[in-house]
Amino acid sequence: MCRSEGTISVSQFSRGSYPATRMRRVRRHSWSRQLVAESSLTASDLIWPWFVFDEKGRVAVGSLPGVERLGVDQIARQAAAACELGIPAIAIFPATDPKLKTDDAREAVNAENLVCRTVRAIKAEVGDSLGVICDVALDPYSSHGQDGLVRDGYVVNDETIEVLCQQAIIQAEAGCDIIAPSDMMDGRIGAIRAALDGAGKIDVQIMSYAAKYASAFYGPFRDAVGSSGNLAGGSKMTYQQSPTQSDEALHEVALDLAEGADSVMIKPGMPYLDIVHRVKATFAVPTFVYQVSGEYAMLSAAAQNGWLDRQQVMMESLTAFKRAGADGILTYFAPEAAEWLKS
Ligand SMILES: NCc1[nH]cc(CCC(=O)O)c1CC(=O)O
Ligand SMILES: [Mg+2]
Repeated sequence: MCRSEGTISVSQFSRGSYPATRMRRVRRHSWSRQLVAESSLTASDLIWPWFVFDEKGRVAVGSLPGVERLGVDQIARQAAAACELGIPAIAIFPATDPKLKTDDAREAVNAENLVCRTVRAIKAEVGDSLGVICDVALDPYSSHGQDGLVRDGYVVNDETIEVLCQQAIIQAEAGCDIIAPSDMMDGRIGAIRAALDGAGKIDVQIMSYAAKYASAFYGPFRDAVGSSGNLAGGSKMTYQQSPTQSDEALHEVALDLAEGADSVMIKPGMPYLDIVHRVKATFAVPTFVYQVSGEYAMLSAAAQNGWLDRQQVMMESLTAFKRAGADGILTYFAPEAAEWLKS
């Protein structure tokens, strides 16, 4: 405490109560903020979701500004772009021709379906430079838009799993590196692991959508794959988790890891950061998060209105996932964020 002569001024008097610790010191300059940064985002944290359709060219997805459905002729170029951006993996979602959608979703197990052809086209272009992730679930192929087979109005578990196993095998045989079951049937990870191993695909990974919530944030995705009309207001609450649940997510993850999942996913992202954090803290396994279509749509729409700064909310939201504990992020912002990180 330094003393000085003269009358006591307000500033001298109050000096002793100034903070000894000034949190603002390290925030003052950019170099210092960078030095103390606990989380960082790089292009290698990103997974880029693609929508494919069985035509030529590209078509914009109305509810996902900046996102396009890709024709088969666009795949090679897009794969090269992903490599160029330093994005390690992409995830494929098909907008199946409505004529091919049936009650039993049989197109899901057609080895010549759009997804399998896309995987082959990617692998022919870039080989193992780019990881390819394929969703396992029946909703892009079913006339009812549900992820599983429907019997008497109920999505049946075990019968669905048999189809999912076939779907996983044809995708792996097409060259898929990571099978990502997003269907939320009980026991499907163990069954798919056994099916893959039985088909000699012992090195194909499983990224389980382990904690997937019944969310209204999936709306634009269902437009993009063309399943919203099929679902016709139907709900997925009998298999996806209720937003009220937190401990239950840990139970789901524990089961999927015990059944052989290599990594787990939490979905959606921003409204479920608490789940990302709990899962990573509890299990310490590769943990991914899906910033889903509705999250992208709302940030994009606000930016289009001039209400939010697009680049800043993009980077802030992605950094928040890293801070919560995610090892990687599936996001429609992937190419834009990777581009931004380069500059
Ligand atoms: N199995 C379907 C599936 N896989 C990924 C998404 C949503 C992704 C997004 O909203 O971006 C969904 C939608 C759903 O469960 O209805
Ligand atoms: Mg489960």
